[in-house]
Amino acid sequence: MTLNPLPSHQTTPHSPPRRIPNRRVLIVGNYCHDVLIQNGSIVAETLGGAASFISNVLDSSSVSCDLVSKVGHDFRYEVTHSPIVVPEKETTVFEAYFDLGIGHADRVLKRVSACDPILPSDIPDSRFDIGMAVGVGGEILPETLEKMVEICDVVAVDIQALIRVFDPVDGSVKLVDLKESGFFHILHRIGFLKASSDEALFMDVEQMKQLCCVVVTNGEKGCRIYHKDDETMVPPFLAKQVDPTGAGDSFLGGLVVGLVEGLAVPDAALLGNFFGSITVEHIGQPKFDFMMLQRVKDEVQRRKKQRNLCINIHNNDHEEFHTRLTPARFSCADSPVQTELLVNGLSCDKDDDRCL
Ligand SMILES: Nc1ncnc2c1ncn2[C@@H]1O[C@H](COP(=O)(O)OP(=O)(O)OP(=O)(O)O)[C@@H](O)[C@H]1O
Ligand SMILES: O[C@H]1[C@H](O)[C@@H](O)[C@H](O)[C@@H](O)[C@H]1O
Repeated sequence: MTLNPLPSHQTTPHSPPRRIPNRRVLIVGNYCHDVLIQNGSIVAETLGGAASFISNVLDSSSVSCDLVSKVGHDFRYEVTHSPIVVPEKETTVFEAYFDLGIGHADRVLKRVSACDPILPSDIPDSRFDIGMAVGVGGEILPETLEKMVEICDVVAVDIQALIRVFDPVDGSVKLVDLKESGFFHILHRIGFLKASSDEALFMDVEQMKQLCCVVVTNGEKGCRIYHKDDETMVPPFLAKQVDPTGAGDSFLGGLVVGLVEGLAVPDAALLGNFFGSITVEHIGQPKFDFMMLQRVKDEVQRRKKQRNLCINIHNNDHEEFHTRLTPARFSCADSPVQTELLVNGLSCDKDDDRCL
């Protein structure tokens, strides 16, 4: 197990990568049913779970991955990576309320049903280049994460998998401090810890950045990377937000695509921002435009070549990559047409069959 946050060919978030062969990714986290509610009515029902958004990004980017997820007998979506079906249980369900307006949260989440946890024995014994611990409903146990750090060269963790607790009466999601999560003793063995800016309040970034590479996402403002004494702001892409659900998941998917491709961490995080920004423009899983994906692949290859040859590249210079990716961002043909704008940033495309 490597203690370095980065694959062994990279030594700091800013150092140039060497060419590496195809990498294999392991995604661990349950699929769920998402129910979006506004003004007391169900606006949309969609496939959810960080694992679903992440595998969508990886599959679209031709990055091979294995996925371990549990669902119940009632799971109702067709997915590329088959989950383990637990016949006596129901699928995890989250209700997202967009109008409760508590604090500055964009939505209030309730876990109203929970499928089984993922056990170490559910995870294959083979080795993986990158593991992703991306639970949503408390399905990742400390022993599950321990197995992941044993079998993966690098593990990227979404903090939501570790710090969520659920009200026993109505399932409301609350967060606990990372130190009290029961996972703290394993965290010196992970490579990346991703948190939204709200979740980052539940950890000591100064302490965590000494243990691993910490990435804090901040919606339309992009993200920040903290590692040892380095701190980098990674700029966002413009987006017309329809539904924020899954932005953080797609971000993590894009980050891992970048790492697998051998990009430096700030460039990989820029890919994360790219996929996050597309996701907020859709209800549920975004369908990525083929031409857009091809342009992204071309720009990634160009960036790698440039880095390998050290042409026009300074340590912190991901602006050029941002500039070149921006036109790809807007070649996306299937951006939803805004036909009905609802309050608090949730809007629905009438042609989208996921909208009710
Ligand atoms: N309105 C937006 N405009 C542009 N980019 C966005 C917007 N919202 C999110 N993003 C992109 O997606 C990334 C992740 O978003 P965010 O910080 O909201 O994560 P999150 O709160 O974990 O998301 P969620 O829990 O909804 O999946 C951001 O860092 C940014 O790059
Ligand atoms: O589908 C969503 C998504 O995966 C979010 O990241 C998570 O916060 C929610 O719990 C889940 O319902």
